[in-house]
Amino acid sequence: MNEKEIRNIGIMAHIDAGKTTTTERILYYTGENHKIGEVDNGEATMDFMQQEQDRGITIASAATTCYWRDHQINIIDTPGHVDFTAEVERSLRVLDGAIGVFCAVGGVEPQTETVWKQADTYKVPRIAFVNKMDRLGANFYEVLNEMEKKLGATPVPLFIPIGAESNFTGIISLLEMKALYFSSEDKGSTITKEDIPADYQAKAEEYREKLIDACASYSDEITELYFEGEEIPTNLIISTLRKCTLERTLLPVFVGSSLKNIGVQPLLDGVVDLLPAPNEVPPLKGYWEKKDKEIEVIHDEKGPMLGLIFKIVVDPKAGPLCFVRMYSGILKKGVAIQNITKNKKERVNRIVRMHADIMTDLTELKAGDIGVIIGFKMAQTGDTIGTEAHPYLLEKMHFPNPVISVAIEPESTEEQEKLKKALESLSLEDPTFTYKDDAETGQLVISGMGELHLDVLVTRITKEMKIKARVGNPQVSYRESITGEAEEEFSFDRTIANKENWAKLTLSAKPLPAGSGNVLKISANTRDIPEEIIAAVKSGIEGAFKSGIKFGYETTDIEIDVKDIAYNELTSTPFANEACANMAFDAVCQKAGAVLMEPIMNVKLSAPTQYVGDVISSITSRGGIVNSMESRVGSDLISAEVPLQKMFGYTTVLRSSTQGRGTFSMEFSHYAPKA
Ligand SMILES: Nc1nc2c(ncn2[C@@H]2O[C@H](COP(=O)(O)OP(=O)(O)OP(=O)(O)O)[C@@H](O)[C@H]2O)c(=O)[nH]1
Repeated sequence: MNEKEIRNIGIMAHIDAGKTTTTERILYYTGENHKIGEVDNGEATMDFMQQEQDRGITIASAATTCYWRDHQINIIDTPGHVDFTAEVERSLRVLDGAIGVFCAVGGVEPQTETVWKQADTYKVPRIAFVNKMDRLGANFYEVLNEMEKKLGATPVPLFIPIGAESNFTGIISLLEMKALYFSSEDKGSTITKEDIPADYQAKAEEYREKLIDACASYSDEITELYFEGEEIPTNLIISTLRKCTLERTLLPVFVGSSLKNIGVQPLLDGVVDLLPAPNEVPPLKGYWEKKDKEIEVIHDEKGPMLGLIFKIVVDPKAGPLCFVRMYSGILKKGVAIQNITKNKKERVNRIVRMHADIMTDLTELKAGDIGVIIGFKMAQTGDTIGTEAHPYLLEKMHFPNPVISVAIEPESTEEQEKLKKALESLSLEDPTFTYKDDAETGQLVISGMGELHLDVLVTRITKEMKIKARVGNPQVSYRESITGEAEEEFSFDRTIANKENWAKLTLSAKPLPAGSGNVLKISANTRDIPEEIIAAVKSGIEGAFKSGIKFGYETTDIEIDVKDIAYNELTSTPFANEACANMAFDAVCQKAGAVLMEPIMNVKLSAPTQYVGDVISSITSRGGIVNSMESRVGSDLISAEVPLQKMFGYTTVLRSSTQGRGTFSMEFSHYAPKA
């Protein structure tokens, strides 16, 4: 397949907007599926992980391939929940374009805004699909309004709906000026084109005018034809729209109802006509670690082989399935490649293309394409693969802030072994959680980015992998810090096996602004001090950053300056200096006023105006601060900062105080002294 004929696309949507249903219809019409899987009875092909079927939400970013008008479309499924931000960001990086699915009733929800802004950051060209036109309260034009106001986009409909709610019967193509109806007999496969109904003629003309107008601003040719009163050729409108989509100046909008099988095929035409091929997107930024410099990875089949593992799913039979996006060169089956992130060689046993959980074997994968590698043993999500000669990293290690933890206690030693194995394979799939083995209690503590994130992990461990374990209540991951500045001289002296081990250090400590992390400085004169002594001091303090001051939580936002290291040739030892640094750290931090810090979340809430008062009081009663409020049509958007501890179980609270109409999303903001 020529690279011009490949589209790597993602489908972005707020939870429940209909991403899975739309993807299913796409797979159906492209001839890959024999029957349409329905989300509601848990048959959807894309949601192949058991748990996703139980929950009805899409967590895994699986990729699947289908074909439309001689184009290969690789669909990367992007999660819609902010708890999985790292995953959302990674999928945004590997796709070249996206379909934003919007609910015609809910419009632009706060989470859509978050994901949309991330897509802006990655400069992802997009088209939009306004789904669920058949639902009660559907309003296409209101969604257009919100796209403009909330997303700062310039929406240009290519289609408008005929009717709405239960009277939604078809769509009008503004390119062809025809009404399109989708047969209910064959799941919408047969499309009939008819004249525009008389009562829609004026509206269709108005919106065609808007479409031409929008394109004319970016095409002199269209402007000229327009002023000369000439007919504007459809292919000229499409090529102009394509240019504007790639530059992200216009947002082409499609409309329909996936559930009622209306409007999905025109959306597929939109993917082919308007979204970019892999060679049409700007080069990806890479990083050459050895030389500490950024490089650009140019799309080129003849270039050095380079790809990014953007998703791993551990299959019980086949082992880890590594979903890879190739950026340069050709990856061949049977060869050994370099895992650049891990600096290890690995073998490519098989390359396959996935259609959800059905595989077809390939002999190679070229720049621009997406496939699955089987055979890698130590690869993790986010790893770059390539050659030793060109060790470019496509993703620097991402250090998430796991703000919430849960203890899992296996019921037996046998279960403990199983649990450890399970956590290992889960961390291949999702490197954004951490786990710690607590030798004293026999518990394993896993930490993640939110309640839902942990919930998903725990369900996979206990239900899918069937490991018998007791699961504790989720706990907030605290940190320790200091409130003031202090300086302390500390000495250490111990005789072990007749040898004196002595050290004397002066440390100062000061608090740093929220979000700075820990900083270690050495301003002491170290000219005459051996390297190993300095290294021991550093390791003592770095260890102390991890083990905390009073309560054993990791520290944050502390600057330690080693102001003096006393040295005696006979008695100074690395052991003494490491121990001294560790104790001096505790002493100076205690003196500087140690505090327990808790994670504060950025919370975005949306609720209909009549409930806003209740929502605000539910936030302030949780110790939250409301930062801003914005009135939107029908609902208000509230931005607040709230301690995570107080947000446990908030979903239920919000639901009951807004009669199910309020939604919220949250992300880690910073650590602050615990109230
Ligand atoms: N009335 C109506 N319902 C729809 C339409 N499309 C999807 N739905 C329903 O909306 C619900 C959510 O649809 P999904 O396709 O699972 O939505 P999603 O965006 O994939 O949701 P997550 O996987 O949770 O992110 C299901 O009950 C669907 O049957 C539509 O066009 N009209």
